[in-house]
Amino acid sequence: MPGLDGDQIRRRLADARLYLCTDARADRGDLAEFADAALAGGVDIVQLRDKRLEAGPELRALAALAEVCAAHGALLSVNDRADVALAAGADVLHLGQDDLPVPLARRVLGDDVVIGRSTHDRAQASAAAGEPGVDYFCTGPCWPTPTKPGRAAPGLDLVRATADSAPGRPWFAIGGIDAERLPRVLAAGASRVVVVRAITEAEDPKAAAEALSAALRG
Ligand SMILES: Cc1ncc(COP(=O)(O)OP(=O)(O)O)c(N)n1
Ligand SMILES: Cc1nc(C(=O)O)sc1CCOP(=O)(O)O
Ligand SMILES: [Mg+2]
Repeated sequence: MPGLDGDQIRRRLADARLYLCTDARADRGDLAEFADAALAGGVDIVQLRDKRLEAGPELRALAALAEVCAAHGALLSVNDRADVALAAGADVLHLGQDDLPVPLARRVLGDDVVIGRSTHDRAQASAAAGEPGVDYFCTGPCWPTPTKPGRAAPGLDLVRATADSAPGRPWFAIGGIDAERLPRVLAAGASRVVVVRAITEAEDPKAAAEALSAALRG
C-alpha cells in the first residue's frame, strides 16, 4: 500500500493535537494492541521511542505500529534515525538538539517525510520556528520527568513565551504532562501535546487518551 505524500502528512500534522511516544513494550508483548487502544482514544501521532532497540527489532516494531496507525488514519513517527525512518516508510522523523542535523536528514528522506525538532529554551524554539526543513517543534520539559532524566525543565514559561511568539508552524508542549496538568498547559497557550507515561503507564490506555483528547479538542 503506498504511503501518504508530504502534503497529506502535513495536513494531518496541522490537525494533530495528541502525540504519543511509546517504547516497544517488549516486556508485555502487546505493542499493537496497546497502540490500537491509544489510537482509538484519539492519539494522532505515534512515535516509537526505544533506545534499547537495534535497527532490526526497531523496524519490526515499526511495521506493527504502521499497520495500526494506517487503520486509524494516524501518523507514524521514528525517533533519531533517518535511515530507519526511510526503511520503515514512516511519516515523521523526530530530531533532538544533539541528533542528526536537519539538512542531512532531509538529504536521506527528501520532502515527503515531516521532520520535528526538540527545543528547551527560547532561542532554540525561535530557531526551530524558522529553521528550513523543520515542520514542527516541541518545547519542554514542562515538568521534570523520569522519562528524560537529567533534562532541566524550562517549565510553562517556555510554553508561554512560545505561544506569545505565534510561530507559523505547529508546536507541541512535552514533559510531565497528564490529564490533571493539561489544563495548565492549555492555559499557558499550547494547543498540542506530547505524552509518554500518561498513556503508556495507564491501566486503560484508551480511556487515558480519550481524556487528553477531549480536553485538547474541547
Ligand atoms: C515528539 C518528541 N518530542 C521530543 C522528543 C525528545 O527528543 P530528544 O531531545 O532527541 O530526546 P530523545 O527522545 O531522543 O531521548 C522526542 N523524542 N519526541
Ligand atoms: C522524550 C522527552 N523529551 C522531552 C523534551 O523536553 O524534549 S521530555 C520527554 C519525556 C516526556 O515523558 P513523560 O510524558 O513521561 O513525562
Ligand atoms: Mg533524539
